[in-house]
Amino acid sequence: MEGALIARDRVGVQDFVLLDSHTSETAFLNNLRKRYQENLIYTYIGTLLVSVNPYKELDIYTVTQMQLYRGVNFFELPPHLYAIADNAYRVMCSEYNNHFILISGESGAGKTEASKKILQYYAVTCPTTEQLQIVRDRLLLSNPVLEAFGNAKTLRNDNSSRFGKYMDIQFDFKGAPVGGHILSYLIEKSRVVHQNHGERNFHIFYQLLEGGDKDLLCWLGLERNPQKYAYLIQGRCAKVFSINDKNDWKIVRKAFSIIDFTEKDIEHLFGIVASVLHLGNIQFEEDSNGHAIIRDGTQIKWISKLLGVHLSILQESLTHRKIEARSEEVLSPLNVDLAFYARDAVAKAIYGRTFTWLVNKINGSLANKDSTRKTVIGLLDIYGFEVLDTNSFEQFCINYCNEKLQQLLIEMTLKAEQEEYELEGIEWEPIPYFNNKIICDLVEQKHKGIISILDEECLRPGEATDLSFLEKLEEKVGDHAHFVTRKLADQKTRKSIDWVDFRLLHYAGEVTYCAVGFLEKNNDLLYRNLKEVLCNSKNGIIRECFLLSELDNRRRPETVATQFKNSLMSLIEILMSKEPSYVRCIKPNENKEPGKFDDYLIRHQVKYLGLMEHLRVRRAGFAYRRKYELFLQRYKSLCPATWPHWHGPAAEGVERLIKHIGYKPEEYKLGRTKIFIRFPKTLFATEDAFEFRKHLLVSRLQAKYKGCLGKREYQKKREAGRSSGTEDSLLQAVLSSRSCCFGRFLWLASVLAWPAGTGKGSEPCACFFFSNFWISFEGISTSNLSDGIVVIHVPEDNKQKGDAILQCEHVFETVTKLCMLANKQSLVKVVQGSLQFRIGSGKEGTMVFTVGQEPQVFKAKNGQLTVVRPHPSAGDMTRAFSFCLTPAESNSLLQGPFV
Ligand SMILES: Nc1ncnc2c1ncn2[C@@H]1O[C@H](COP(=O)(O)OP(=O)(O)OP(=O)(O)O)[C@@H](O)[C@H]1O
Repeated sequence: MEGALIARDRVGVQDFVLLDSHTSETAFLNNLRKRYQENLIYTYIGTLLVSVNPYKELDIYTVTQMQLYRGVNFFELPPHLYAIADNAYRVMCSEYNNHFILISGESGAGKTEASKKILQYYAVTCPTTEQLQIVRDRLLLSNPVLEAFGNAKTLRNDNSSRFGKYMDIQFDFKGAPVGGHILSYLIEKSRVVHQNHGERNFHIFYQLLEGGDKDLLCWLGLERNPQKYAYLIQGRCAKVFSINDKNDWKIVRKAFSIIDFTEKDIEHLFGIVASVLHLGNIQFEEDSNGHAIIRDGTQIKWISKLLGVHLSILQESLTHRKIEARSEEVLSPLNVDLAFYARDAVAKAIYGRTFTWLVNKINGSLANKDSTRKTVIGLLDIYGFEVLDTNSFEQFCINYCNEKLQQLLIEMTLKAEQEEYELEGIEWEPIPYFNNKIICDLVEQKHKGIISILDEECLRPGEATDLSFLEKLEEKVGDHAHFVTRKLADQKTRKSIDWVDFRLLHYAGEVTYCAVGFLEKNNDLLYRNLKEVLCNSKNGIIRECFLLSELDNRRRPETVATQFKNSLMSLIEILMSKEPSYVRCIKPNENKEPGKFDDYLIRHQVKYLGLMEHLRVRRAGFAYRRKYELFLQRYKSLCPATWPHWHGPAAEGVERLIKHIGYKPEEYKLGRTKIFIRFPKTLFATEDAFEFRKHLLVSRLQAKYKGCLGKREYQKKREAGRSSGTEDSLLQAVLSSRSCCFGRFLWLASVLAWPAGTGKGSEPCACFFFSNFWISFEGISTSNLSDGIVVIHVPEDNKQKGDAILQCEHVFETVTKLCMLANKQSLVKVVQGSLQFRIGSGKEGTMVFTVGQEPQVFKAKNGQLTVVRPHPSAGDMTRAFSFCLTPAESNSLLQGPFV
């Protein structure tokens, strides 16, 4: 937020809670647009992150950026995914509790990319050991495997996840990632046999055909050309340039070996993938009795070989159905339509179950066998609210899932707000908000909800159809305020609803569902004899999948919707027991075009992502809240009574301060540990005053420092016999060769060094480390390097001058603040954020300086810093300055929550 305050005039507000007209959707959109056009894709609503897909590579995901966000106070730096990830991680480490980050948004909004970036952030920034590297690699490589089998090119996204994913990353007590666990939701099996125009089947089919070597394809009985396979040509999708199947195949193959798949597993897995392709090419024709027979035996032979089932039994099971007649089982021949239906049902079933097997297999390799307690951060990358031209059973499930998550978000945000106000002893007026529980109940209530009614129709004896289901709905939930059908609608609405449709009034808006296919998709039936054949398969994966489900089914077959409902319930339970963070992803346009901000499309998403509602809840009480210590630290220079030091309790200091500035009673409330400010304008005014004051103070410090320099120069000249030597000239060289902002940066370091000194015996010391050499600053002897060196890392110069200046400005700001705030607490955050360091006792110490991922170790011996193990990539990247603090000061710093 502090950063946000400074930047507010340049690129809107970095936190929507600071919007003056926080109830205006237009103001919200304007702010989002303004920032997006400057490539600022992230904006907060309190601690929720709104992300707009840039559709282009931005230079904001580098290792340097990761280091920058590492350990920094959430509001110190501009909004970023890394800030969300880091915040969850730090709270988890310090409070030893569990967290989740919920990433939602519509297809193509950037959820999967966001979750991958968070995972990478943890992989790079968390401590790890050689032993744990394998866990890290497995966590990272589980993604390409799941994407190969679970993602596909759709019209909206070239790499669309066709399943919901929740991934727990487990950490040990040191904060190192030691394991993981994945839950998957509702894989879109129907894609295996049918794709809409312009879409593709799951990536793995194309990867295998493009990337698999000749011998493998020959063994699987496959040809390289995807056009030869009926299941791959339904969408008539032209070449997709953003997809490189050959390359992706290599990654997937490599991932298999890291994730511990045996050669047998891989053989069976590809046997299944190939079998699906062969199944799609099976054609049926009618015999003289009107029964289905297989037209050409080639495909079925391959399937029989790859799945390890007897050819004649397989043939029979695809053309017959086992039925019970008077306690006897007889095989009844299928007609051609039913045979095609049975064929597609097998293809969907084996693919769907193999996907579940895959997830379990990955889980086995991610599992941490050690029984010590672990904390977790869960990443939930789940389909957003979906409204298509024709909405079917899948959209119904997806939108129901979003209703549940919206309920969770509102409840948890409200709960958190309420708890905070109660904890702080602040008067709390309950916030009126739309509770979507009524819609969740409509869908999920036992006996009365839509899912129960659907199940009843699926399981009851007699002729149930999609239309009879619709009639049951009208009968049982017809009077519900959020349900309507053509029959129940008024004259005006009736026109837009078909006879086979029903409409739900979701929290995010109306969605009309076509009931056709609901029963079939919910039943997801596979003829019993087909199941039996697969249970006896010699392909280990297939046998495992079908045997297991057979065991399950002996209890009572669960319909797809009920399975989904139950898995959602347990997901919500998992989430409720954790601390939440939210990322809401927005898709800026339908054409995947960088820089294009489609107002209409975005307004719609703002609505159904519940962003205005969330903002309203966050702003219902107070726009801003801060701990007294932090507030005082930042603004104490604005009141003579608190500047430069306030010796009493921080709460009293704040009270004095705001009285002096002239806050009106209606503008704020004082809680037990925090100040609550109602309106953004109050805060902005304070911030403006602070900016003004800061510059005043800096020039004073500058003047004072220049005076000191002059004095020293004079003393030096007097001691003509002694030369200041190489060090001085080096400094001069550096000062003159660097840009002016770098000079300023040096200057600031020395300003900081100055107040830290405690007299002649332990003069302040500043030493600078550039590239591969370090210099000590004039008059300051290296021999008095005492305990407590603070190092501030200047992030990597990315060769763009603008960026370099920004970076230096960041240091400048931090350091200036430090300088003014004698209270060194604020230093902790800054230091911690930029790099890790440790200081030994006395003059013999070790300092670990992190550059990139590898620590570089310096030894201080007799005050001399020596690089013990230079990092190969040190070079120009390594720029830091350090200055000396008294032991007491450094102790107080070290007490902070260092990672
Ligand atoms: N932060 C980002 N930077 C650059 N490009 C991005 C970013 N986020 C998303 N994209 C682009 O948008 C595409 C779609 O993103 P992603 O696959 O994450 O969407 P999604 O929300 O997961 O969609 P779905 O629900 O269909 O899986 C990516 O393939 C990538 O090209």
